[in-house]
Amino acid sequence: MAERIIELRDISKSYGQVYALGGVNLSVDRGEVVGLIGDNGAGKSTLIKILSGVVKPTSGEILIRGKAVTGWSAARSREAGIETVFQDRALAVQQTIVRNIFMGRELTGFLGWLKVNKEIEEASRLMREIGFTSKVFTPQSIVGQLSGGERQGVAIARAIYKQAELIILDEPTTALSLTETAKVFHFVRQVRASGRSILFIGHNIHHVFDIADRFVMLDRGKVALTADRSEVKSAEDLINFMEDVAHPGGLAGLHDTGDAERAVR
Ligand SMILES: Nc1ncnc2c1ncn2[C@@H]1O[C@H](COP(=O)(O)OP(=O)(O)OP(=O)(O)O)[C@@H](O)[C@H]1O
Repeated sequence: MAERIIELRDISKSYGQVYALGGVNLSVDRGEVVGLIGDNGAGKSTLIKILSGVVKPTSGEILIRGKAVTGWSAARSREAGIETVFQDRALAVQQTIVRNIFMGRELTGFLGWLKVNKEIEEASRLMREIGFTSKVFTPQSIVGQLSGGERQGVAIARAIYKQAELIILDEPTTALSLTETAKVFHFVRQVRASGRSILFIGHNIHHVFDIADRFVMLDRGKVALTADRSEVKSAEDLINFMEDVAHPGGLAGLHDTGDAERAVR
């Protein structure tokens, strides 16, 4: 059985009167791509913030590799090998790929000299590891010249350099073309093949369906569905389920009870 990298048990988070999450259970195993889906306001961002330790849950338990953790924080999350690649990717576009990968954690030697060649070598290795092979770009290329998908690759390579075991990708394919999305999927598959795990958050259910091994759907702060890839036939199944959860009974149901009439008033 695959090692359980992280497990959230009965996690709740409230902001004053607002319940962002209520009793969420979520786990990610080694080498697994978990797709996290849900409508606006479902609680996805709150869950990411809890996983990355920047927001503390109001209640619930966090287990890392089977052991309950106390004093969960951003530092603990990093120690546990959890890295988040945010939607804006937080890359310095006027800098080179290598500078972006090592930013804040430069390889230095005696008297603090930067080990430039060593960094270039290591950046090449990381890029190869995630399948970022290019005849055009080298570690010394400027990030601003890269496409959207390739920039995701740089952010993923940086996460791996930081020893990530679980990489959280927050909307990695939003606003990307089909070709660029395919590049991101290629990186994700390489990361999975290396035995690391991915939590893939996406608004586009088709994208999540294509890449995830398991799906977790949030609805108004609760897990509405958790299903293996083999249990879901198509992205449409997921979309239909999501619509049913949001509007139980659909419009037909509303008509039956006369609610539709009241709703339009
Ligand atoms: N800092 C905060 N203070 C008060 N309420 C918050 C805060 N952060 C989130 N919420 C509320 O918690 C609920 C869940 O929000 P969250 O941002 O986690 O959802 P989401 O699924 O990420 O949505 P989106 O896809 O729109 O980003 C929402 O009702 C939101 O208004």
